[in-house]
Amino acid sequence: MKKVLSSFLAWDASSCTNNECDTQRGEMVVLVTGAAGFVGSHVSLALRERGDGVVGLDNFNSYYPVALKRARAKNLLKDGVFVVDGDINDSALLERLFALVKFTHVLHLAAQAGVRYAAHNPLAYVHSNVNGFVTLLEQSKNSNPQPAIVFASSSSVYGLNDKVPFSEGDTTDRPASLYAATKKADEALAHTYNHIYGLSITALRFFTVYGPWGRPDMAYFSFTRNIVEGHAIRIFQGPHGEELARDFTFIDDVVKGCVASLDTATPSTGSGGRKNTAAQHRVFNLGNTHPVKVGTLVSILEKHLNKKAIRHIQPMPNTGDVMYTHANVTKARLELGYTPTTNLELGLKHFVKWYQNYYKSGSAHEASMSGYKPY
Ligand SMILES: NC(=O)c1ccc[n+]([C@@H]2O[C@H](COP(=O)([O-])OP(=O)(O)OC[C@H]3O[C@@H](n4cnc5c(N)ncnc54)[C@H](O)[C@@H]3O)[C@@H](O)[C@H]2O)c1
Ligand SMILES: O=C(O)[C@H]1O[C@H](OP(=O)(O)OP(=O)(O)OC[C@H]2O[C@@H](n3ccc(=O)[nH]c3=O)[C@H](O)[C@@H]2O)[C@H](O)[C@@H](O)[C@@H]1O
Repeated sequence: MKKVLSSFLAWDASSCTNNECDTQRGEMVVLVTGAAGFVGSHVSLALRERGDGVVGLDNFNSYYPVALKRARAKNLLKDGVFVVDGDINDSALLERLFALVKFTHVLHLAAQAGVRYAAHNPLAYVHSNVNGFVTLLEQSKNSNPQPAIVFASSSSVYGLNDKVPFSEGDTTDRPASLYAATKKADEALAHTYNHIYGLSITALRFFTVYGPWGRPDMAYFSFTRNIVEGHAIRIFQGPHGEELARDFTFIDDVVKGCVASLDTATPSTGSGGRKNTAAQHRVFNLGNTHPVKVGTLVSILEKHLNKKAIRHIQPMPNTGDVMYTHANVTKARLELGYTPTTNLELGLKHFVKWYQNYYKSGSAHEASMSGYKPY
C-alpha cells in the first residue's frame, strides 16, 4: 500500500500545483473507479486523451484473469493515468484520495459484474455494489467541493418486463437476478443522496457491452475462446425453445455516452455534507437499439474467425437470465447527443482482431491499447 500511495503522490505532484489540480481551465478532474476494468480502461483513456485529469481506483480482484486488468492498467499508465490499487470500501483510502485531489467528477464503474455468477456468490455483489457504493457516496457527500457522480447501472434492472423497447420510465420492480437487484439498489441510493445532500448523480443503464479489451466472462469472449480452441459452446434457450437476444452495444458507443454524461453533469449543490439546492438526478439507457439473437452472434464470430462453432443448445439455467433486452435511447439522444454507430458485425470484427493479437503466443502482456483508438 505504501508503494502504491507513493507512486500516487508522484502522479499528484507532477499533475497538480499545491495539491490542487488545474480546474481553472475548465478541465474535469475525474476519479474513475473500476479503471482497470473493461469499460473503465476505455473511458479513462478517452478522457485523458482530450486532456482531462484522471485518477483510477481498482481492487484488481480475481473474478477474471488479473493479468488482463494489469495489462489494461499498464497501458493507462503509459498515457498518464495511474490506477490506485484499492477497494471502494476503504473509506480511509478514499478520504486520502479526495484530500489530495479536488475531484470535480466521479465516474463510478467498479462493481461485481456478471448475471449468472451472482446466483452462487451473492455477497461479492453486496460488498462491491451496495456497501462499496454507499462508502463512495458518503465520501462524495463529505467532500468540498462535492463531485458530480456518473455511475454504471445496468439493463438488467428492467428484469422480467416484457414491454419493449425498454424506456427509462418503465418499472424496475422485477429484477431477475441478484446482480440486477443490487443495481436497482444503487439507483435508489442515488436518488436518496441527491434528495438529501444535493449530490448531482447520473445512472447509466448499459446494455451488454462488448469490444476489444473486453471481459472474458462474457458470452462473446468465451465463445471466441472456445471456437478458437475447438471446444463446444453452450447456447441457452427459453423454456419453449425461444432464442435469447441481447441489445449488444459496442464499447466506443458506451465511451461516448459516458463522456457526454460527464460533460453535461451539473455541479453538486451541497457542501461538506449539507445540501443547498436541488441538483441533477438523471437516468439514461445506453444501448444499441438493435437486439440480435445469441445464435446470430455466434454465426458472426464463425465468419470472422473462419471456423465453425460446436454448438450445444441448452435450456437456460435458472440463474437470472432474461429472454430479451432492447433499449430505447431517445432520452440519451436528446440530452446527451448519444447515437450508437457500430453494428454487431463490425464491432465483433474489431474484437476478434484484438483477441487474435492479444493472445498471440507470448504477446499477451505486450499488447497496447494504443493500437486501437477509434474514438
Ligand atoms: N460490460 C457490460 O456488459 C455491462 C453491462 C451493464 C452494466 N455494466 C456495469 O458497468 C461497470 C463496468 O463493467 P465492466 O464490464 O467494465 O466490468 P469489469 O469487471 O471489467 O470492471 C469492473 C472493475 O471494478 C473492479 N472492482 C470490483 N469491485 C471493486 C471494489 N470493491 N473496489 C474497487 N474496484 C473494484 C474490478 O476489479 C474491475 O476491474 C460495472 O458497474 C458493471 O456492473 C457492465
Ligand atoms: O446488460 C447488462 O446489464 C448485463 O450485460 C451482460 O450480461 P448478459 O447480457 O447476460 O451478457 P453475457 O453473459 O455475455 O450473455 C449474453 C447472452 O448469451 C447467453 N449465454 C451466455 C453464456 C453462455 O454460455 N451461453 C449463452 O447462451 C446469455 O444467456 C445471454 O443471453 C453483463 O455480463 C452484465 O454485467 C451486464 O450487467
